[in-house]
Amino acid sequence: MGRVLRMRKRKKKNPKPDLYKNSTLEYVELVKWMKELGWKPTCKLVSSYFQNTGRGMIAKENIFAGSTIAKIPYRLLITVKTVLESKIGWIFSRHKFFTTQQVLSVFLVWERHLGEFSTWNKYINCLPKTFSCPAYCNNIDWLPSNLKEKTKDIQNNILKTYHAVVNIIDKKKCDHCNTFLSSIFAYEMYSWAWCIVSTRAVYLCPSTILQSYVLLSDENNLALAPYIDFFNHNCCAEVKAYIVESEGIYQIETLIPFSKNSEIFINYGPLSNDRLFIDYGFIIPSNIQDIVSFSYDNVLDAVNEIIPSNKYINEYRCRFLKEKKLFTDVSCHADGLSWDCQALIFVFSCPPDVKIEEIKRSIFSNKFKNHSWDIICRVVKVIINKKLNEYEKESSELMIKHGEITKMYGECFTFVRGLLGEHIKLLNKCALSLETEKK
Ligand SMILES: C[S@@+](CC[C@H](N)C(=O)[O-])C[C@H]1O[C@@H](n2cnc3c(N)ncnc32)[C@H](O)[C@@H]1O
Repeated sequence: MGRVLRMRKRKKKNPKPDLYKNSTLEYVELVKWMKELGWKPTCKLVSSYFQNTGRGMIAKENIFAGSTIAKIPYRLLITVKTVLESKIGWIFSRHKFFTTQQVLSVFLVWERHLGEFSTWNKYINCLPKTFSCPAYCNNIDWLPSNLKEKTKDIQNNILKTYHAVVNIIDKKKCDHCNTFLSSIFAYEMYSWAWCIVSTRAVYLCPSTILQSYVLLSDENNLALAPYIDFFNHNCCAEVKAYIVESEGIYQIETLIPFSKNSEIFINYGPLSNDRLFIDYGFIIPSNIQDIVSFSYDNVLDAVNEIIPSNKYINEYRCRFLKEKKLFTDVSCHADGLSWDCQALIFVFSCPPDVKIEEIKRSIFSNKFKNHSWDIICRVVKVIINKKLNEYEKESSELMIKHGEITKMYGECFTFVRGLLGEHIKLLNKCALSLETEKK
């Protein structure tokens, strides 16, 4: 058999993955436009669809640790400065405070309205039209209570910042098409833009390029970075992202390798599934950063159940808890309890005659006597059992509402169910790890 025939036979046996064909026309156009503006790719990557993660980036060659996977010149970043220098920047010239997210959202609504007349058209065309984040749902009554509360806060914030913008545009018209700005800035458009910013913006260290002459009520550290916002998140990915002022670029380096034909991930931060779902609209099964949080009342009720005589904590203990901010991260993870959680339960469960100095010593050395550790574990088991019941109940309630909700919010619904399942899995693992730690 000749060499060519052998190669053809081998190709037939191991067909090249069809992955690259998945690049959408919008992505191809985006890259073309970026190249016209002087952007150069640093690695052979292309957009593709993945069964588990949706649209993302695939490696067309082996990528080594330390490789720069993207370099984006300043002029291709959308920052507060970009907005202020644009035609819609006048909105922010009033002596009022705005948030960075509000400024970027207004810009996106405006540029989307301009359509093919927008400089950013190729980028806008690539952006998703809908989201699985709970904040994008019109009806959130079906969400489990904890998620509902957090979502309501975000939606209130979107609404508040939206009204502030609408008050400024008042009865003005678009000088392009004479449409009233109030109909261009419809609430649906603004909440779409808001979700684009929360799911896609990158965090930049405030630096000279971000200097702006607008009153911001938060730090000016958000930017939309075309191309970089095609990378999906993985909790195991390790990256370094930073501005190189001398080159006028924002760049992102991978600290781990990726093999050819695999999805390239970046890391959005050490985010639990709750945070991933609320902010980005997805979860990661067996997420190594996952936690289940406990409230102050969860802890206090459980301590009272185990030690009914402990009805109060004295003033010194209260002050100590507040000073050390021991309510900040009261949670458990698959391998055990957070430090705050152990400390809080210990303070609550110590007999009244134990001096505060002794309590501090145990907490800061992270060494508890067997008896104390035993009580901490018993208290946590009570909390875990209550939480498990709560999640099981919420899960079955969700299934009752299944039909009507999936019709409206299919993807979001699937993630909520997945989230509850992940919480249940994590609590069971944590209970098991406490058993082993005790032995
Ligand atoms: C910065 S964008 C990443 C690119 C995006 N997938 C796209 O098609 O444009 C962030 C969004 O991607 C999705 N995403 C990111 N990482 C994911 C993952 N590991 N699994 C599922 N969806 C993910 C979520 O919808 C998230 O809001």
